[in-house]
Amino acid sequence: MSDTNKAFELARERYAALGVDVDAAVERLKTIPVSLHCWQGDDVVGFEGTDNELGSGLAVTGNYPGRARTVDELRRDLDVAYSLIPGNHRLNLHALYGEFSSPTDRNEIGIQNFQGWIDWCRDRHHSLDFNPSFFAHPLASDGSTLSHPDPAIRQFWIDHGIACRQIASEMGAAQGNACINNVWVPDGSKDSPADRKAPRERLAEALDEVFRVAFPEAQLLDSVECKLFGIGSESYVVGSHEFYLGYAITRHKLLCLDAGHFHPTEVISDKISSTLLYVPELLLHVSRGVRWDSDHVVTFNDELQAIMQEIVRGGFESRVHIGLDFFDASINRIAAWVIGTRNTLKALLMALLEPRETLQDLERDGDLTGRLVLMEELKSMPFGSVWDHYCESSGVPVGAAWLDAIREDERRVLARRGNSVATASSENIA
Ligand SMILES: C[C@H](O)[C@H](O)[C@@H](O)C(=O)CO
Ligand SMILES: [Mn+2]
Repeated sequence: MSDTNKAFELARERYAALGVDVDAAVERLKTIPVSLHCWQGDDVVGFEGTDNELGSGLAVTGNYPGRARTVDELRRDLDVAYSLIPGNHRLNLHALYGEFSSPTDRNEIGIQNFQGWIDWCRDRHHSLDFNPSFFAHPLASDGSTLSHPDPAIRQFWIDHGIACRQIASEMGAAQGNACINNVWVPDGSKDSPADRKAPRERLAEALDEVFRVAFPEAQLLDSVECKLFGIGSESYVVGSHEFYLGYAITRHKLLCLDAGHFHPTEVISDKISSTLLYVPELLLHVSRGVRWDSDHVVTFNDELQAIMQEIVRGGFESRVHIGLDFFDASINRIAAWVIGTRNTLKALLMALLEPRETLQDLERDGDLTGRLVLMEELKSMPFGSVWDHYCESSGVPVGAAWLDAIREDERRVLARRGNSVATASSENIA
């Protein structure tokens, strides 16, 4: 018996003594996909072949060699990442990652630009999620899109939103499960606006236009994402939390909670059980703000654990969709995906290994001492042995051994791509 197996058997006994069925927890973990965000692989550049600056408050910092410059490079890098992550996971595409043989503006995109992704995902058993891209475009350069005072600019972005829903619904039909299409717009202002009301009225109206056509929920789920502030929208964001909470409730949309989009002391883990009283489902953008919405790689920190505990303790696994949202160009980009995804799954496993009923019984009985003792003891239970066993039995490296594969890949492939900066380069211009 391997050391991993021996440790697992001991862990299984320890958990069984607490009434936890380790095998059932692992089986549940296998059914929960994480949606990997394509934009970590190339610093949110995409394949439109323009020189448009990212802008809109989004910033990727770092100059690590090996940025994916073509769709083939990005797919290859994703393959490497998925091969180091246990389980079968989704892919979250932004609209600017389509394949364009000729200049195609955002309001003109169609399923033909994403058929290559659909085929690639079908071959690998990944399902797709999608996002309209309301940034990195001349018509977004003044910080306004769907709430723009100019009706022509607003219409351009409405048409982009409509095109994206059509694409997402076709993705959902092709893959046999709903594609989540998440709307985030950067609209806001650097300084205090004189009118906070009109842009919000325009945004609500424009969103209603975008969502006018109904698609089967089995194919498409619409979600909306708020933000507290961004670079250049420090004083006012049109799509605030209150705006989208109200919008999602009244229009029966999914609410997207991004861990970096709230006050630094505010946590999304505490929002899950409240918002799910009123919205049908949630999309999470699991991220890590450091002082601000800095989109750092997700680490195994208290908030990540709390998010996963809330999903499991509430029995919300089928109503909460887990996506990632970070971009770091200061480290190996494939490693960034693997670190963030493995941590997310590890935290989910830890939550699934809790004796949930015992904890909730203690609380209901008023035994708060017992609750605290058990919660603290759980922190040093051997969940790492269960995780290692899950990795081994899934055919992915155990522990930090996956870094060997990353180093070898970097030596063989990424280093040969040369130094890349976190901006568009001439090599990715079609
Ligand atoms: C690429 C963006 O980060 C993403 O679309 C959005 O979800 C966001 O979080 C903007 O801050
Ligand atoms: Mn986000």
